[in-house]
Amino acid sequence: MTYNELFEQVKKKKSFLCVGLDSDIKKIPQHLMDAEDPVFEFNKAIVDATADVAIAYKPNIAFYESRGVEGWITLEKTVKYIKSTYPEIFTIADAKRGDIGNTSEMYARAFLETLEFDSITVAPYMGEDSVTPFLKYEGKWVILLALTSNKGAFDFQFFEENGEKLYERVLHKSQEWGNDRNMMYVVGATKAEMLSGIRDIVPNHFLLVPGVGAQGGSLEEVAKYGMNAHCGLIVNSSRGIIFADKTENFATRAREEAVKLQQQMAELLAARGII
Ligand SMILES: O=c1ccn([C@@H]2O[C@H](COP(=O)(O)O)[C@@H](O)[C@H]2O)c(=O)[nH]1
Repeated sequence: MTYNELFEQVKKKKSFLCVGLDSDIKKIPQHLMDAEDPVFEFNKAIVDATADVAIAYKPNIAFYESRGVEGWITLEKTVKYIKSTYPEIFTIADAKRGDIGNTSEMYARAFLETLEFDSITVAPYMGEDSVTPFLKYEGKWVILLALTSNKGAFDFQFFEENGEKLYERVLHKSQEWGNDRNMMYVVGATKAEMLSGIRDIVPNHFLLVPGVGAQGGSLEEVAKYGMNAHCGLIVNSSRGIIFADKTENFATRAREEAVKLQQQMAELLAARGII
């Protein structure tokens, strides 16, 4: 998917919402548990209920690979369903991979070729040769971890040398490998106030912003500090949407939560003159 296709979707749906498919089998509504593949039925219902207000879906791979072969089958069916039913929607494999070059090549093949995701989250810690194999796929995206939403982000990411923090170094250095047409960055909504400094370094890149919803990040603050003229944001909420209700009403309630966020997003996009 291209940058322009992504931006067109933002304008058409008046949304920059990503729904996170962190589909923990232990939290799936009981009535689905008799199905052959309960997690797939759950994902399908969530996707059908939210596809008109979401521009992206982000299955977090941990919730699938933890279930072994069955989980991988669910994951494959889910991404195939999204791509065949809603081909305009951006898919993110939240896998946080990265290894020595030949191993990264295999991770890239697994998620971008075999599973046909549009993008994958990648950890930058092992440097250039661990990241560039993911950039060899035309039309696909690397989403590099920059400043994460969790408390542990303070352990390393704020380490400073010569006036540059580690996450700033990631932003600067990685621009030698990719550009705003094939690379995005993860920045946690819980650290929204850092977004204006981040925009000074990467004014045009899309940012994937998790941490709104269950982690308490503020959508208004994310937009205030992080939105650019092309929106430049993909804001994720997982548990706050998909587990809003664990009864037979789960898809309707998921939709309500997604629409709430989309309506706030539409106001923020309008205030910025983007729509
Ligand atoms: O810094 C990061 C990077 C990734 N994530 C992932 O996003 C979702 C957030 O889920 P919620 O339920 O909306 O909190 C989840 O898959 C994380 O692994 C993140 O939260 N922060």
